Amino acid sequence: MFIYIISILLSVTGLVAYVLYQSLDKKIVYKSLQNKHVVITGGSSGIGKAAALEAVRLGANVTVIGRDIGKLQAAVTEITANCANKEQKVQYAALDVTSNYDEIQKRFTAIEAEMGPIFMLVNCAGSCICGQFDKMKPEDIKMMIDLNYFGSAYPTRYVLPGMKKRNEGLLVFVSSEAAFIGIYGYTAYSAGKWAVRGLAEALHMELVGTNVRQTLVFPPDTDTPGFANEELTKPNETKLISSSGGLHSPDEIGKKLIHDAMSGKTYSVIGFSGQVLALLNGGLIESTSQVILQIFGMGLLRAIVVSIMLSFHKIVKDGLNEKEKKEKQKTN
Ligand SMILES: NC(=O)C1=CN([C@@H]2O[C@H](COP(=O)(O)OP(=O)(O)OC[C@H]3O[C@@H](n4cnc5c(N)ncnc54)[C@H](OP(=O)(O)O)[C@@H]3O)[C@@H](O)[C@H]2O)C=CC1
Ligand SMILES: CCCCCCCCCCCCCCCC(=O)[C@@H](N)CO
Repeated sequence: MFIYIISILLSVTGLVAYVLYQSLDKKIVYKSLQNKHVVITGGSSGIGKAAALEAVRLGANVTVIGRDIGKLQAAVTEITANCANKEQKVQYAALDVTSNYDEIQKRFTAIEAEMGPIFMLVNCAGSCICGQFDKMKPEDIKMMIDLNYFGSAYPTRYVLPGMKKRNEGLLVFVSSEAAFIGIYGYTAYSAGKWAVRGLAEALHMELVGTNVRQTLVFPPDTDTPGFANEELTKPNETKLISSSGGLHSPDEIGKKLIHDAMSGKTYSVIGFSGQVLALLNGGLIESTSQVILQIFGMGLLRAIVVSIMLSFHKIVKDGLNEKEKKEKQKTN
């Protein structure tokens, strides 16, 4: 009897969610990037470059942003070679996205003067400095927010008024699976990616009623130059835990984020672990089927993830034991 009432209640809740979703949160699908201006911060390497390649294959004009001019020039050559037609334009802008707002505004104004109003902004510039929080350099802790948060917040602040006025546009935020789950060694980094997620999810609600949309991307470990670099200083515990999401190709993530954004997805996640983490953590309403899955599946998913998290705790404890053993051997 009790179970019967509960299922009816849940079904009614699901139905209400469905009706609200259909009437309030209109899905916007953009079918083409032909002649559209796509700006990608961090477009000279890794995931950002892969996204830029996919954007030009779909006919977009692309601006890639980064600091190192050599890397930018090489990327522009590679991206240009992938264009779908001869009229497409590809340019770079050397800009540090951690600059103050006046500089961001000035440079983005010039970027738009060159290639037209920005239709899609992919906030992908970012990096990860790993380590136990008590051992991190204070300036690195700050950098994780300056780059990963402000490096996305300021460019977004610049493009939003134009997008709202034209009533079209796509904003993409490259966060991380580390913004779904707190992991040993990702303290300072997670904070930056969590901040990005907070910005994007709140912004999502500010965009209701407009045709501007945002997509939050949650990549697992991805085989990029940035990843190779972070591996050099990554604690062993972090490597073991982080790798449970697998190692993916930048191509896979870059392509998917472009298509997920165009098809109006609020989250862009990879693989089974990404789906599970999104279901458990996701505040945004992705689709009716997702809401129903959340209503009925939360308990089971939570049980699965708690057991996985406890296995992560074991990795940390084993690491501690290992270190103690080494200490003892040294003193003997
Ligand atoms: N690889 C991974 O495992 C994962 C990565 N991510 C996120 O994906 C994004 C891309 O990462 P990935 O492709 O691995 O990184 P890469 O290091 O390969 O590329 C980073 C890009 O960002 C640019 N960049 C870095 N700092 C700045 C800055 N201050 N101003 C302007 N541009 C800058 C770099 O150019 P330059 O150095 O010349 O400035 C480069 O183009 C990051 O936000 C990262 O946190 C998320 C989850 C997993
Ligand atoms: C059934 C499955 C349940 C869920 C399992 C949980 C798996 C957790 C994996 C977390 C991986 C975090 C990757 C962050 C990568 C990143 O951002 C850095 N490489 C920075 O560049």
